[in-house]
Formats: sequence, C-alpha cells, structure tokens
Amino acid sequence: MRMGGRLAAAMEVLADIEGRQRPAADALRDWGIAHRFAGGGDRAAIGNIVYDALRRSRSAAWLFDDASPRALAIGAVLLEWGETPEGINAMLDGDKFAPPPLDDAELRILRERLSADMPDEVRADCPDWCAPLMQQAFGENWTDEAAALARRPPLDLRANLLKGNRDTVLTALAATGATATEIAPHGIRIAPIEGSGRHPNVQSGEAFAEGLFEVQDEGSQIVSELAGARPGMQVLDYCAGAGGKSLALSAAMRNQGQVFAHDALKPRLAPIVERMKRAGSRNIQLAAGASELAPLEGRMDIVLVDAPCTGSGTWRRRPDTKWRLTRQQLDQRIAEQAEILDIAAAYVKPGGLLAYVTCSVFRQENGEQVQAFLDRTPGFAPEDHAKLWNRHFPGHEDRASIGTDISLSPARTGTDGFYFCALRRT
Ligand SMILES: C[S@@+](CC[C@H](N)C(=O)[O-])C[C@H]1O[C@@H](n2cnc3c(N)ncnc32)[C@H](O)[C@@H]1O
Repeated sequence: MRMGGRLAAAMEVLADIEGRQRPAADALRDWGIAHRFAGGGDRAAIGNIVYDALRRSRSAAWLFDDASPRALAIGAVLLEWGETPEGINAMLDGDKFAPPPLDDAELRILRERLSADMPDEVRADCPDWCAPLMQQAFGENWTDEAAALARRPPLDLRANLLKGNRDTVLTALAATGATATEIAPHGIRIAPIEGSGRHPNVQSGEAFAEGLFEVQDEGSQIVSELAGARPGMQVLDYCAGAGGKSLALSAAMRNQGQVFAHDALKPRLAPIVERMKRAGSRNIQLAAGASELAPLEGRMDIVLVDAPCTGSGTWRRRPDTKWRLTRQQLDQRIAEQAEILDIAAAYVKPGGLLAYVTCSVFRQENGEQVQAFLDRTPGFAPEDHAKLWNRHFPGHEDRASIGTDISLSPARTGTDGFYFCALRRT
C-alpha cells in the first residue's frame, strides 16, 4: 500500500471508532481481519495515523475547521509526520486507493492555520471539560503538560532483578536501540516511534521468554520503587490487576517475604500466574476472596492501593479513552477510590505504610482524595516525600513535582502521569 491507501484506511478506522464509540484497538483489529492482504508495515502505519489522530484530534480539527475522519487523519500526518500540504497532495497523486487530494479551500485554511499560533485549549488536545482540571493540576504550565500527554510514548521495560540486571537486558536488546531510563534504576527505554515505524516486538524474543524484563512504564516503575518494599516484608497489593506492580514489588523484595495480590475482579488477576513463572517470582500469593484477606488485617508492612482511576496520565498510550471520558465517570472513580482507601487502610499494621497510587493527573483523584481520607481517618500521616524521593532517586532532585506527595508527568519526568502518596500508620 502507498501512503494514500494507508490514509484512506485510517479514515475508515477513525469513522468506525467515532460511529460505534469503540476502542481504537478493536477497530484496528477488525480492519486488519477484513483486509488480510495488508502487510505488517501497512498495519503499523495505519495504526500510527489513527493513534496520532486520536492524540491530536483537537489540533487536527482546528487545522481544517472540521472534525471529520479525513481532517483528523490528514491533520495527524501534518502535525506528527512533518508533512506539508503540498507533500500530502504529491503523495496522493496517482494513487487509486487514496482519498481525494486537498482542494483549494482546504489548502487555503491550512496555509492560514499552519502559520498561526494555536489557541491554548487547542494545543492542549484535551476535552473542554478537562481543561479546568488540567489547570488545577498543573497551574500555568497546563497547556505544555496537556500537550505532552498528546505525544507518542516510548516503550519502557523493567529489568527483572530476579533473573539479571539492566545491563543484561541492554545487551540482549542492543539491536533495538534501547537505553537506560533516566530516573528508574532498572528501567530501559526504547524511544517513541517515528513516522510509519513501529516498536520492536520485544515480547516475542528470548530475553522476554526467559523473564529478563517486563514491559512497564518508567512512571509505574518509579511509584513501585517508592513504595519501599524490602526483603522479608509482608505487602498487600490491593488493586493488583494483572500484577505489573506485584512483580516489581516481588523483585524489590528479592523473593523474600510475601506479596499478597488482591483485586475485586478475580479474573483480572489471572495473568499473574504465567507472569510469575516467567519472572521467577516465588513470593506472590493471590488473595482474591474475603477469607484470604481477613487474616491480613492490621498485619501488612505496606498496602499498595493502585487505585482504579480515569487513566488521564496514560492518554499518550490510550488516546481514545481521553475523548470518551465523562465527568460522571470521574465522579464514579473518585467515589470508588475513597471506598477502597477506607477498606485497604485496615490491613496496614501500626507503623506500616499505606501507599496510594493513580495513573491520573487530576487533583480530584490524587491530593484531594488523600486529603479527604486524612480528614476522616485518624492515625495516618504523610511521609516526607522530598526525603523519600531523594533516598530512592539521588541526583534527580528536581525532576518530579514534590510536596506532601509526588506527581510525575510526561512533560516533567518523561513518564506517564502518575501520582504517589505514602501515609504512615501511627
Ligand atoms: C490501575 S488498575 C491496577 C493495575 C495493576 N496494579 C498493575 O500495576 O498492573 C486498578 C485495579 O483495581 C481494581 N479494582 C477496582 N475496584 C476495586 C475494589 N473495590 N477493590 C479492589 N480492587 C478494585 C480493578 O479491577 C483494576 O484491576
């Protein structure tokens, strides 16, 4: 396929996502099934256009004064692929699978808009109702922060200390251009893809099969590290999901002590068993039901609450969720988080730690949530987060936003957006 055909396919997929309000991954998968002739390179390029268009929907629509799939797809290529309107028309020329070339009216508005300054709310590339939340979260930098959440993400890995170390992985993946992450001590980064490229399929290689690494964003590695799990501890991962953080905790504990992995939705825990085997983790135990949780009450050194949240910190990776999110869903997450904090706190032993984490950047799910918990719960006090950060990440003092808690973001730390707050039970 030439670029024209790829653009036409991306428009088709974007129309499907919009029309049926479905996840981008599902629409792309179905397109692939219906077009078996398309090769891996075509699928990657189409996927990149679709994801770029979703990340930059607002900007792309502004360029054309039109939010149609055509405007979003071509807008994405103009904004993210370094193409010019003339370059696009040259690409489409003579390609019978291509959409019609840019017409005079489109060329006129593009010429005007591409040389103008984007209004802040456009550059932020987020829904209107989220803009005030971004402003509350980031203050005057909010547009830069929101815009960074609309860029292509890197692929981050965590070297598994139970099987090797970062150098082992860097050597195994030398051909991918992987480098050490800046902050997380065991992290490895493969830079964001460019143009029609795709990330190497690191999970199909021997190093992954041997358990040398896990795929985990650097921000997720940092918050796992900040929880401070050490060998011999008793740790409850209360919202363990597929176990990304349980595995990081287990490695930090060198397989000594116990990680109890709980999730309200038991099927979500299922992948942990296979992941543990691969990683050589022997100290993770599933604690799905009430009977498994009851004996843990008041006995945990650390309870990690990686709470269900809006995921606004992960919009780089799942940009379709950004446009589907509603205020009602945010309110629902806030209520769930409060309930989970109240329940999970009971498992912390006196002197132990309640570590609250979200992958959201909104204050309502983060600092305000923690403050409300502290207001209604005697016996918990925030740790000194500047000290905590410096102990774990010396030399990176200025990187995170640190107050009575710690916030990470693509613009600031080059990671997904994460929130961390450690509360000591007194
Ligand atoms: C952010 S995800 C966890 C991701 C996981 N910790 C990781 O690192 O891969 C939040 C999880 O909380 C779970 N959850 C939602 N409500 C819950 C509740 N009331 N109690 C425990 N877990 C809950 C969800 O099923 C979901 O798996």
